[in-house]
Amino acid sequence: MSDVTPAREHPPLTEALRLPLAQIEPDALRIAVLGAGSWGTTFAKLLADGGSDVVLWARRREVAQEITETHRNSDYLPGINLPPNLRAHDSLERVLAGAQQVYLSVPSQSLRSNLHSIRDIVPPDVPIVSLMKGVERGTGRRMSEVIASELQVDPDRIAVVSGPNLALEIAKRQPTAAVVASSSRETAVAVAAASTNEYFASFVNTDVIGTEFGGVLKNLIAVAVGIADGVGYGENTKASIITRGLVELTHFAVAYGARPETMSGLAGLGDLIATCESKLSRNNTAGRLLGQGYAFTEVIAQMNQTAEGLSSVGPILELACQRGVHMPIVAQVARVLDGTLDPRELAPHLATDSDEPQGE
Ligand SMILES: NC(=O)c1ccc[n+]([C@@H]2O[C@H](COP(=O)([O-])OP(=O)(O)OC[C@H]3O[C@@H](n4cnc5c(N)ncnc54)[C@H](O)[C@@H]3O)[C@@H](O)[C@H]2O)c1
Ligand SMILES: O=P(O)(O)OC[C@H](O)CO
Repeated sequence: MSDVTPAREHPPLTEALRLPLAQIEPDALRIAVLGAGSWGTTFAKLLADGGSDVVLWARRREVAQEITETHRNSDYLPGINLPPNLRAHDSLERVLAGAQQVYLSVPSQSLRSNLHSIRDIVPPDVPIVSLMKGVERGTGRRMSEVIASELQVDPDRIAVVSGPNLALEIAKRQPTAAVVASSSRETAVAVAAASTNEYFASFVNTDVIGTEFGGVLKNLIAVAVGIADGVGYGENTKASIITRGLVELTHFAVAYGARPETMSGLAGLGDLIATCESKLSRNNTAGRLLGQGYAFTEVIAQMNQTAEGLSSVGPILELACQRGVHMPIVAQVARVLDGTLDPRELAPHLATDSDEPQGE
């Protein structure tokens, strides 16, 4: 069966959630994915398409039922058929029991409270994988840092996945690559092996800081590009913002210990291109609405999915200030968000306060 079909009527959902014995290989890896939004569901699908036995946690029972019984998640992946070896449940205990790898894909600002709920039921010694691309407001912590502190696990058990990964394209099996980073190469390899299939390739590295910050910072540049697009500026403006944005995110990440080459890889440049160019990107879309003149509160009201960049602007600027990193594009995004800069004024030529020409 194709992965994409037109919307159809769902059969009536039964009250009791069944977990049918799907076509699962006896030696398949048992994986838990927490968060049944567009990325959690897509990642669960690609893991299942790679042969693993995947159980997805959905907050809402009706979403779990729909996934298990009709192999659809119509709220987040309309038209996409999910494989039979992907099931869902709204009980964290049921989802985590026996899991050999655990993947997390909830909005970044909710991660800590979700970790509180699973602290005592996460299986010991299994890899914990962040699929998220945000930093925590208030602490400025990366998601892997929040996981390490809340679950009290060795950082060698933690991995992060990042790259040019627009969910809907991957759900349609369009060929894509990502990078899995962990301080332990063994953990990265184990996660990458599970996260590779015929249409999705996972590379590995040990630069957790660069891989995570790449995913966070490209969102902010995508908001800036969206603003330029919404205003009506063309390709020169957007290419200038993307290129200067890459400089900005590289300076920031390197100041925090990232390797520069990570920022020109899949988790840096790769994701920057995908997010800044695609209308599927929620960050890009949020920026476009701002550029069209909508106020921040109106943009939030229109977004029904997570645009992490909007929450990350503040903490990233605070972190930049602490290390003396100049982030003119991100600073302009912050000013558009708080209404103190007209979107038409956002431009790469505002990248410096100096009247003197600067080195590129
Ligand atoms: N969608 C993509 O293309 C994509 C790709 C790569 C990474 N990511 C990252 O994945 C993470 C999740 O994004 P998404 O695209 O799945 O978002 P989404 O908005 O599509 O889904 C978010 C999910 O989290 C649930 N949720 C909301 N508040 C919650 C809470 N307090 N506790 C638990 N669950 C809650 C929602 O019900 C929903 O199931 C983000 O950090 C995002 O940057 C997304
Ligand atoms: O839709 P966005 O803007 O959250 O971007 C999705 C992915 O991070 C692209 O890699």
